Amino acid sequence: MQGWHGLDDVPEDWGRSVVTIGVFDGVHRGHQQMVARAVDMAAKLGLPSVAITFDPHPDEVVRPGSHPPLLTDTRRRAELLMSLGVDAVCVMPFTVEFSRMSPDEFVQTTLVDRLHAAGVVVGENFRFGHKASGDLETLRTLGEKYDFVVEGVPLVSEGEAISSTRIRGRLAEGDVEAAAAELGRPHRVEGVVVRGHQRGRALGFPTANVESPQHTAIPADGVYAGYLRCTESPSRYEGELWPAAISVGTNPTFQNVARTVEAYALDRDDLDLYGMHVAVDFTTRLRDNLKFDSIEALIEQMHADVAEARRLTSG
Ligand SMILES: Cc1cc2nc3c(=O)[nH]c(=O)nc-3n(C[C@H](O)[C@H](O)[C@H](O)COP(=O)(O)O)c2cc1C
Ligand SMILES: Nc1ncnc2c1ncn2[C@@H]1O[C@H](COP(=O)(O)OP(=O)(O)O)[C@@H](O)[C@H]1O
Repeated sequence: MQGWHGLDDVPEDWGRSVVTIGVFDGVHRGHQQMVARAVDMAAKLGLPSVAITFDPHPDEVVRPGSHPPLLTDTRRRAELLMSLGVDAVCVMPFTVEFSRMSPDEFVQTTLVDRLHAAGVVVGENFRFGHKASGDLETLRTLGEKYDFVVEGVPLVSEGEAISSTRIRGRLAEGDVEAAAAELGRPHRVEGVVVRGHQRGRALGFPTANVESPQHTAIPADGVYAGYLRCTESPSRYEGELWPAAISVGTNPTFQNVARTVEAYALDRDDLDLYGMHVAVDFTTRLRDNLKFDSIEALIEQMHADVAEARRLTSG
């Protein structure tokens, strides 16, 4: 398995290959199907498969100021793509210059000259080149010119096509169950554990406050059940997975200002996660995040949340 940052990382002696192209944010079930088609075509042709993805998200470059909340960062996207069986992931730096290439230039410089594409697999609605002027038909025509076959994969549809945009909408509504169904796994928020107001322990529920990178897709404010794991490596917690009760919001009972994502690992009070990289998986929404009249009332509700989270994550 190989991870390349830009075309300069492609080995000099790289032969012919099957290439699939997309932003792949979330690596959702539609993406998974497409990558499976590429891996399948590569196996039939006896060639390696490559997934091309872009960083930053093309929208940020094409429409400056628009930052779609990201379902996955580049590292996680590459990791998920690799897990689907591609032999290499190539992360292309998406620049203004890159965005101005004509469809023919893009195909020639990227697919033909460096990756020697024998086959190219894209979604049916794939657009590429300056001002998104190229589509599947353009790609097919260029395939004839440069000698590669093109497969357009129909979008996986449930009512509407599964898309990163639709999943972002689910998360913004707090519907983490629907997001998980479309992603094929629970949505994950990752980041480093930072200090909070040091109240959690006193309430009986120490929570790991997760500081995620800018533009991370965070589910709507609320209380959720899910899982917390430490993804720091090496660490004394490697391989452990903790069922968790998760709070997203501004802790209205305490008039906090900043929005936090915090997770309490059920039945543990002995963890020391400060400074460590962790991942929080959201499986079920329990309720809205509320302003309680007393700390006692909040604690009572947290006990109920924890009981519910335990029920949902056991077995
Ligand atoms: C399961 C759970 C449910 C929570 N629900 C609420 C809530 O409804 N309202 C609220 O103000 N804070 C809620 N919180 C957040 C707590 O207020 C917060 O964890 C506590 O103040 C500790 O903050 P600290 O980590 O900054 O010390 C909840 C936390 C957990 C773990
Ligand atoms: N069960 C647990 N779940 C999450 N964090 C825990 C747990 N037990 C201990 N911790 C540790 O305690 C810290 C949270 O304690 P807390 O009193 O809420 O302080 P803070 O306000 O800094 O988050 C976490 O960052 C973690 O290092």
